[in-house]
Amino acid sequence: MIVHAKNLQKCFGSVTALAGVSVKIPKGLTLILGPNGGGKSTFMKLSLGLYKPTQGEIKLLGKDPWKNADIRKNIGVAFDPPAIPKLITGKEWLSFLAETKNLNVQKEVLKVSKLFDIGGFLRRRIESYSSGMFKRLSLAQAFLGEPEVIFLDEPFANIDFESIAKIISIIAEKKITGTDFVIISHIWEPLINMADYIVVLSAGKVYLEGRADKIEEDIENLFRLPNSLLR
Ligand SMILES: Nc1ncnc2c1ncn2[C@@H]1O[C@H](COP(=O)(O)OP(=O)(O)OP(=O)(O)O)[C@@H](O)[C@H]1O
Repeated sequence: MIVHAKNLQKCFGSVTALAGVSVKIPKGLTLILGPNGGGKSTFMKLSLGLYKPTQGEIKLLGKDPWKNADIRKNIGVAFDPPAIPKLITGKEWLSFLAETKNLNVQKEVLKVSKLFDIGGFLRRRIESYSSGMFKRLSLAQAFLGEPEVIFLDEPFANIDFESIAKIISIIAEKKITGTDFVIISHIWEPLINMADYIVVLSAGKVYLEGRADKIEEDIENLFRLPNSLLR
């Protein structure tokens, strides 16, 4: 089990972001879908131990992530919007993260920069990056050190079609070699065939969840763009 939440609640002042979520995210690739403000990013941050639940329980790889920050060493994360300082270079940022994870810095930074084809601008200050370059750097950080589980929040935001195809193939390749993924994405179609499990969060509750092969049709009915918008 990657994440196990029991009656998970999270409030920010008077705003209830999660209103009692119970869900078991199995190994494999899980998609988290749902409307804006549904609680997806909050759920991801609770899973990673970056927020403390207001009530209820959450476990990441069997441990309370709030009390066991160490488990994050085995986890890769890309936030959306990317949470990255802008006045340093991409190389400095990736090297810093690799150091905090006790990795072989040079080797691992080179590996992810090749994987995401970002070597050409890694020595530039991040503030000079286009939004697509910035996003690719943030995705690269999640793959540093080949973590056991990778969480991606909106991996295709600000990404052109060619790079979307490349990112999908990277995810597919890593999935085959045993990496587990938890992916939040409004652009879900390209990932649906790779998904093992799907959770739909809406208004802070689980609206629908299940094995992808069982609920794929429901997902298509829920989220496919209406024909009137495509004309
Ligand atoms: N740090 C915060 N402080 C206050 N309110 C927050 C905070 N983070 C999230 N919220 C609120 O919690 C609710 C859920 O937000 P969240 O970002 O988890 O939704 P989401 O499903 O990821 O949305 P989107 O698809 O728009 O990214 C929203 O009403 C949001 O305004």
